[in-house]
Amino acid sequence: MGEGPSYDDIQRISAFILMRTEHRPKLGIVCGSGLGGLGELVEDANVIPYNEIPMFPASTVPGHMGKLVFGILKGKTVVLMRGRFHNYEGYPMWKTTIPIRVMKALGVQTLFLTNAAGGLNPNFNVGDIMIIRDHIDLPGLTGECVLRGANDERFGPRFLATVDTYDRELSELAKSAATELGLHEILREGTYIMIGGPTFETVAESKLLRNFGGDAVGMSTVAESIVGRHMGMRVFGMSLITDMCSLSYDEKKCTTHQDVLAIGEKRAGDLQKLASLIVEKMTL
Ligand SMILES: O=P(O)(O)O[C@H]1O[C@H](CO)[C@@H](O)[C@H]1O
Ligand SMILES: Nc1nc2[nH]cnc2c(=O)[nH]1
Repeated sequence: MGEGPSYDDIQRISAFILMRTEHRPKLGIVCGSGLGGLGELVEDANVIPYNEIPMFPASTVPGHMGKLVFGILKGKTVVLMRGRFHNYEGYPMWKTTIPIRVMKALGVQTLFLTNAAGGLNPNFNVGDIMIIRDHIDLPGLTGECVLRGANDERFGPRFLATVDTYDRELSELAKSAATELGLHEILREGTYIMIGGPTFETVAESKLLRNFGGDAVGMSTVAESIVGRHMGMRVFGMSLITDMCSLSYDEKKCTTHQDVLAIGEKRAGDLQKLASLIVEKMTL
């Protein structure tokens, strides 16, 4: 393979998976760092570990189990990724999104992305949930867009419009679900900015990212959204704010991945309730 998975490879991976499960999902969910607990709510589950799937990368990050879970969530047939791939793990950007391409080949039309992210907007608090209204593809802006390389029109167009990346209708639905659960006070909406990682930001970098217009920062999601839209999927995304980025040298804090996972665990209940209700309300 050159830059980008070949169309035939994706069909082959999909055919392998279709032999391992009778579920035919229309909704794909990606669980962020420490947010995989949603997988426990999936009924009639068929679990396929990534290491059994041909050509699939391996999950190397704690908090990402490395399993595809097929089954029923709130009456909807879903495929859920317990563990995503990141560029900083050493995978080229295109490789991190192989599962999204495979989901489309399986019949998935709606993509529900979650992540753990650092808060850049000073009005945010740890534990808030941010609906992703828009993103900034920092790797893309500097030449590492996930769609770089030969384009196969069977996936999607060479030049992709991205002004409508995040589905407005699904965002509104998420807001009404949050209100119904009494979570509206911790619900935010904003711009997610992707950095390459694995370093967390310096104070100067956080200031820069904030000045760029970012409300939250993380090391994932954007490539998945772009690839989803490239193939015509509806995309919805939400971030759990697991820590606040330091915007001044007086409040310099050292974020660790353990902090990120700990907040994920602490907020898992609300996040799962919200995600479940959104799924229940979705028309697929
Ligand atoms: O984006 P997810 O996968 O939720 O993970 C986030 O948490 C990790 C850092 O703690 C980074 O991988 C960052 O992107
Ligand atoms: N500051 C910061 N916090 C995070 N929490 C999860 N991911 C990130 C990140 O990339 N940066």
